[in-house]
Amino acid sequence: MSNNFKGIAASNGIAIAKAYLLVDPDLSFSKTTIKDVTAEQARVDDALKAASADVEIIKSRAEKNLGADEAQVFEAHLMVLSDPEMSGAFKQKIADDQVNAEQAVKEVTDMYIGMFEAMTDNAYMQERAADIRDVTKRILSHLLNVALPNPALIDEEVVLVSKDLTPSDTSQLDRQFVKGILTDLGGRTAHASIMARTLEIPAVVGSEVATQEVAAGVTVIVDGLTGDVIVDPDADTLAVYQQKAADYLAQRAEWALLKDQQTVSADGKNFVLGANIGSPKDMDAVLENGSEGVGLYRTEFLYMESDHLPTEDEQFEAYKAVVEKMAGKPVTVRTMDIGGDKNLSYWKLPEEENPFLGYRAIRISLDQTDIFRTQLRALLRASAYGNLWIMFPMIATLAEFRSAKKVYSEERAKLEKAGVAMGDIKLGIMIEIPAAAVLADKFAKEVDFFSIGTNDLIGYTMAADRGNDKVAYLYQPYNPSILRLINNVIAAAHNEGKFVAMCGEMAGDSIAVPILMGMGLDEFSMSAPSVLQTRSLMKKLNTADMKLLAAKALDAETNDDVIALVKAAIK
Ligand SMILES: C=C(OP(=O)(O)O)C(=O)O
Ligand SMILES: [Mg+2]
Repeated sequence: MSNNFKGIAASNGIAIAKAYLLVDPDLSFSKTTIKDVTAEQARVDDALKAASADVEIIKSRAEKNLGADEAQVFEAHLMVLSDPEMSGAFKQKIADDQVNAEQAVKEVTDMYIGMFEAMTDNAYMQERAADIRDVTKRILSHLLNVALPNPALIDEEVVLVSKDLTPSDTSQLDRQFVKGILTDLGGRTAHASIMARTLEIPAVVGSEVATQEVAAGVTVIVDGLTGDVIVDPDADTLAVYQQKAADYLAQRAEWALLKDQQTVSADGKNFVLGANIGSPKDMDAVLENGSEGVGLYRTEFLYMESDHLPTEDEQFEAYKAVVEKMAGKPVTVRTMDIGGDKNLSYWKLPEEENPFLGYRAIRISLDQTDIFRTQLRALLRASAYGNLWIMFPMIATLAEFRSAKKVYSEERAKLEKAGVAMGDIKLGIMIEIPAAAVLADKFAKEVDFFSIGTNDLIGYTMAADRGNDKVAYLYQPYNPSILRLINNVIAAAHNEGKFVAMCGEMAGDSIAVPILMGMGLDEFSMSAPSVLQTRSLMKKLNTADMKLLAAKALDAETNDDVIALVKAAIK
């Protein structure tokens, strides 16, 4: 009996493959008293050996897929596993307390983790604590004889099924094998969903039941266009979806013909279509999809994919690679937006009740100015190699922008004095906090440009967590309240002759795009695979008609009313 269900369509396309369950296994055990100390100690040796063998495989896959730098963390895991002090402590514990190996491993590793985590101002020790935590799970899985899944161990085509995916899980996925993603939790604008779109992996998130309904190894269809999930399909259903998958690919091939064209409306008005990236690795997709700029480079992924705070030179190389690849087209780099759902394994931020309303993004940068200055210097140096713009995330007040600009100007002056070559940099802000959207007229006098971050702007305006499927109904991009804020921002920018972009997911949304054209948005920046579809849509639309549509939408009452207006206008 197949159990079909629906979730939130989060990344276009159709995947048909066997399910790979990425769920944390039960690693619980009881403490027992043992008699044969030597036999118990031998179990520890076996588990350590088996765990090392796993990590070797994960490390070599990571090297192949992600590069040597990102595989370094596994080198650290191997060092923990072969550390004689650690294995000696396990064995000593077994002998001293006559306890089972599981108990000894748990107690000893808890002790180390606690000790390292207590050194809150030592990033290196925080990293070691994270390494030991990971490695402990693997040792226990071998002692308890349960499989510990890891995305890097996947070596056949699968649909990945999990409760939730963190951005760092998603960044490890290999497109060659992971054909689809299916989760219990999450929303369309959660970072894992955004990354799935960038990787062009069809995804359905927030299904609530995926990990209960789908057994490992069973064939599953993930329809990322509609949110439908079909478990163990019969031959007829399979044939229907194989056809749908082929139709979708044919549609993409048609859009691909627009790759080298400009983005022009039916009445000849030009717009810029940019792409959002998280790493220089995403640049191939940016170029393949004919993007006219990078509208958002989320630099926090550079910090998240490293096992240490990236140095100035490491950052410089990454930024330089991106601006060079764009060959003079604009690249808007956002300074790091750590916090919320984006965490660093090696630098534990304080536990907070509301991390999305807490210590994150520019708030951290203005507090830990050394880290901020390092990033700004790397950006300033990279600006000599192309057309680089900088923007600050999560700006709520003018004072924050002024402080950030002051730090930037100080670093610029120092480099100038040292004779370092730099380009002309435009300095802007993300508009993703309602306070800044409302006060856009004042900000517009001081910034060079705005980029509207609708993912957060919608969340903060509706007081609905963008990653929580339980409140997904409140996540309403076309609610007239949101449209009015956006219109206010665009009008305020244009009043001061400033450029205004949008880099939230709404910029690539086919219902929103006609309205945004009507409001006069200058740049639309989105996941690279959405660029050509959006160009195709915009070519068919007339800006004068879209102006009228935008006026009606701004005067509408509900999200659904706006959807109906757009559908009637563009048919
Ligand atoms: C683009 C945005 O930033 P992020 O998705 O990285 O929070 C946004 O909030 O819309
Ligand atoms: Mg944001």
